[in-house]
Amino acid sequence: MSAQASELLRVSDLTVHAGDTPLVASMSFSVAPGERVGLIGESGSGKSLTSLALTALLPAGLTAAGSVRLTGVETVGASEAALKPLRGAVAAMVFQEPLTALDPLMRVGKQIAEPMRRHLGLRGAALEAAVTAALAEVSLSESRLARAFPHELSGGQRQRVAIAIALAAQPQLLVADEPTTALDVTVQAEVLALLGRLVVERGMGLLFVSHDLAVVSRMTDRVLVLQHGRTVEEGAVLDLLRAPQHPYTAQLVAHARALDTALDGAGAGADAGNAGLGAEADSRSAGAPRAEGGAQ
Ligand SMILES: Nc1ncnc2c1ncn2[C@@H]1O[C@H](COP(=O)(O)OP(=O)(O)OP(=O)(O)O)[C@@H](O)[C@H]1O
Repeated sequence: MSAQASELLRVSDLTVHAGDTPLVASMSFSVAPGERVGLIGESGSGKSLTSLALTALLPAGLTAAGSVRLTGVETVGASEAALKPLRGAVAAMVFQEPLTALDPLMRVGKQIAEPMRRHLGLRGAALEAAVTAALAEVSLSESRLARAFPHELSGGQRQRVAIAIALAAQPQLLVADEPTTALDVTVQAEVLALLGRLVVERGMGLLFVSHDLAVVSRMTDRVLVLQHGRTVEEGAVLDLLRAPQHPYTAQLVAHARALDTALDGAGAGADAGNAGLGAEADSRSAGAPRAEGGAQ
């Protein structure tokens, strides 16, 4: 087995085009098992297309070239039959808007059960118990919730269900694309704390996509900074915060620090994040409170 096959994700020279127009250019990075990597960049920088390309989920009309290997298996140009066992079971996705991931006409318990049945072969009482456990794991332990339809849940509850569905087949890599952007600030903090905990508990690799440096620095250890479809800087979160090399990264750090200071001034300073923007002085995070309460 090659060295590459033991890696969870290796992206080499990935490009995404719409016709002749390049949207993502020469992206290369890897995620090791259990590693947490961030993709950060402004709107339109290519973050979502990069994440969608990993499991060949690009919208019609866009084409990917280069190489993406998931546990050694190439996904660029792969057949649907080859992709099926990878999607959900090796790499699963959580999107910004939970409603896009949920079937409005299906009870949420059934939606969580489906990947468990398909990928894990669970049936009957074992399946029912696994669904209950999956809901409890995302802090949705009220028994009525398994029988609820998505529209009967709050936004925070829906994103928790989407996370439970993504985790249902025990993926090795979770790709979370702006998973809390659509939620209000308190719920956002709770869902981030939940995601962070689950990733660590399960030893999953994480590719966390966001435009928000404060959030990315809290959730990941290593970050790629994207601008106009290209990686302009890559490095450990702390190094990037302390000494950004690229002007765009410096701008992101300055902006996040300004927000941090404003929040501190307003008495809303947060406690220690895993990296924090005031890394050289202290370990504050930029206003992302770490509270994790009950379901919202
Ligand atoms: N289906 C498509 N056809 C043509 N161009 C597209 C398509 N989808 C996205 N693009 C373009 O590709 C570029 C990258 O888009 P992408 O969605 O990856 O950006 P992003 O960094 O995720 O932005 P955001 O944070 O706003 O989601 C943008 O310029 C976008 O307009």
